[in-house]
Amino acid sequence: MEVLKDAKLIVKDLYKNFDGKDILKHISFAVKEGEFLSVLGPSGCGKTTLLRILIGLEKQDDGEILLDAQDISHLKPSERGMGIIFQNYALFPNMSVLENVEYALKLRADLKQNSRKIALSTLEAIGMLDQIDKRPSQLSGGQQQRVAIARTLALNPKIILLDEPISALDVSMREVMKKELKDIQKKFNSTMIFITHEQEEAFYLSDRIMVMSEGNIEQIDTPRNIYEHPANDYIKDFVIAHLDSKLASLCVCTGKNVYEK
Ligand SMILES: Nc1ncnc2c1ncn2[C@@H]1O[C@H](COP(=O)(O)OP(=O)(O)OP(=O)(O)O)[C@@H](O)[C@H]1O
Repeated sequence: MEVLKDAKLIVKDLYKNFDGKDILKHISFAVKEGEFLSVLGPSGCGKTTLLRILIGLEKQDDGEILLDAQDISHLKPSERGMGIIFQNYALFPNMSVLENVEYALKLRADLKQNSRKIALSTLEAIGMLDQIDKRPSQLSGGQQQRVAIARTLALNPKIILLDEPISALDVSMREVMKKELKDIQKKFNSTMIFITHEQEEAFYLSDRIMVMSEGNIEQIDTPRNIYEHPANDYIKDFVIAHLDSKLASLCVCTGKNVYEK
């Protein structure tokens, strides 16, 4: 397994079997503090299973998950200190923007006293302060996703998992959200794991990309290294061949990441 200094999350030898089929085949990787890692792969390669195991909604059959050097495998989802952002936002329709962000804060003994203050400052940081009294149905898809992001950030999770969070948006809104997501990640210095099947999204956003196929990791590296040194034919066919070459070189060359600072 690669050695990564300052690892926030270490996944060791993770294995999962469903109905006699190997879904995750002993995969190992690490994520650095403040890193944006994309997990890129086609439908069925095991991305969602990996995410569900990390967050604690599914139990692995073998392997370890260390967060801040502590084995969290036995912890419930609520005890893991992770945040998750889904594609469908999962906002409460009958609550205002402010109430949506404040709700989870009020459930946390350590945060409830300052819940209003934290919710407002997080909404301000993501540019939604002028929308706090609106209901989700009065917002665009992109704005709803920003509220969902604010709700997660407000809880100050150790790591944020994003499950295809911008796939449901229309094309122009996706472009906007891609930029915003990158800005938000930098502003909050969050550690993020982003699940996607979109090659360009992964190249645009990531410090590193972990390319998966059939429960294996094919390559894990910076966009630049993957583009310039694809590890095998799978990477060439599934990743490189699907990138617009101009966009790819733009992302690879201008998108400074934690490995190229
Ligand atoms: N609870 C389950 N029971 C049985 N098989 C499952 C279960 N969850 C996932 N699988 C199987 O595991 C494999 C990987 O699924 P997974 O959802 O992790 O892939 P994915 O890469 O996220 O794909 P997608 O992008 O389509 O969600 C698939 O063959 C799927 O049918």
